[in-house]
Amino acid sequence: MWAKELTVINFKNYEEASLHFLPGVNAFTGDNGAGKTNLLDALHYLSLCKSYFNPIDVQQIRQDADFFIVQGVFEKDGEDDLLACSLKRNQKKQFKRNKKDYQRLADHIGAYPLVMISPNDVAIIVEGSEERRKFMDNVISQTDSHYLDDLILYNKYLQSRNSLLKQQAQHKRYDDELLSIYTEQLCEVGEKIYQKRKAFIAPFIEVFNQHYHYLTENKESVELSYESQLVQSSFQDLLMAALPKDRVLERTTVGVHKDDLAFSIHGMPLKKFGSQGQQKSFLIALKLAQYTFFCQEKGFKPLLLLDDIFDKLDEKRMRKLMQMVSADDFGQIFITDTSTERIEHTFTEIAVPIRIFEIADGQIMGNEMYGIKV
Ligand SMILES: Nc1ncnc2c1ncn2[C@@H]1O[C@H](COP(=O)(O)OP(=O)(O)OP(=O)(O)O)[C@@H](O)[C@H]1O
Repeated sequence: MWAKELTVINFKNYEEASLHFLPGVNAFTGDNGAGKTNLLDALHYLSLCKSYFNPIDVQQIRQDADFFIVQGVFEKDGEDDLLACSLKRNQKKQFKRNKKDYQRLADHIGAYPLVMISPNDVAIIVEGSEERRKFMDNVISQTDSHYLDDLILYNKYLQSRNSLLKQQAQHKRYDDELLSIYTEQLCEVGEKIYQKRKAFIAPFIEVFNQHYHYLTENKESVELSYESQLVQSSFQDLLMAALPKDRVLERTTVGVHKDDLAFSIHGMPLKKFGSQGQQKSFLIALKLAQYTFFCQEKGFKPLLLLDDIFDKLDEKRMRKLMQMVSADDFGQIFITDTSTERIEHTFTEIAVPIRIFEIADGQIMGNEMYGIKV
């Protein structure tokens, strides 16, 4: 699967632009704020029906315009598919595949998968557990459509249970029957989510370790582990034991909504003890593990989007990474960088053909092929 063409109209800082890609490596270069990342985000829209960076769709419409259109031709299983996402102000977002609406937008998720590696991902390390759960959920739900339904259901039951706990505490009246119905519903779907996360994480950690050690030449020891209260007891037992506390705090204090991923380097928390370059290497290995996981589950290669990847990586790690992603295990790749020369130099050195699109102020100034030694 690969993206052949992309057209953006009134999307962020683009009035109108059309690009034709290589099935291999493509790069967007230009100054800060030129619009390089915006093109990656347009591809993200076509894959996941939303922005990677900003959850508010209307803010992607170019200032002073009334709508945006992002359209792309993707080759999959030997066929060309036309994907189009558009939004008019004050209207619902539209998403079409081969000019037809989806019955459920969720049916599109995972059909044209991509993996984005961006500086924003540092939130996965430095922010709270919600970011890490979001990462894990995003990976699993792109390969298991029922998982997303389970998550939606879990959140609904959790909210109902929390509202009931609040109401009961305020009125000092306890309807144990209703609470036990909510608890049972939550339990059933929570256990399912836990089992899926547990089954996913073991092979994922193995692949993550391989990528990290390749990138850093085995110089550092890192650890990734899954933490869940459900490891020790069944969800039902946990909820029963926590009920007095839940009544006092007026919310559900145990469950898979408390799960986390723990990251460490040389036995210490990565957030506090990892350098910026080590954190970046960790994130890259995490995302490459996601990439490998998608390949294994889907039987084809997703797109790989590398935003500002060279920042904070030393020369050695950078070259290793480029060699790795240009090899046969990877498919189509998009890279952004402020320096055309750096990209040109790197890919000429490893003799990998690349198409570089030079960008300035939301316009494509030119595109050239490089990386072929003469
Ligand atoms: N809705 C919008 N309307 C107009 N311009 C927008 C809109 N949303 C974002 N922009 C502009 O897009 C530009 C940022 O583009 P982008 O993030 O793609 O830059 P970049 O080339 O990746 O830069 P950097 O090298 O700094 O990462 C900014 O100038 C921003 O003002």
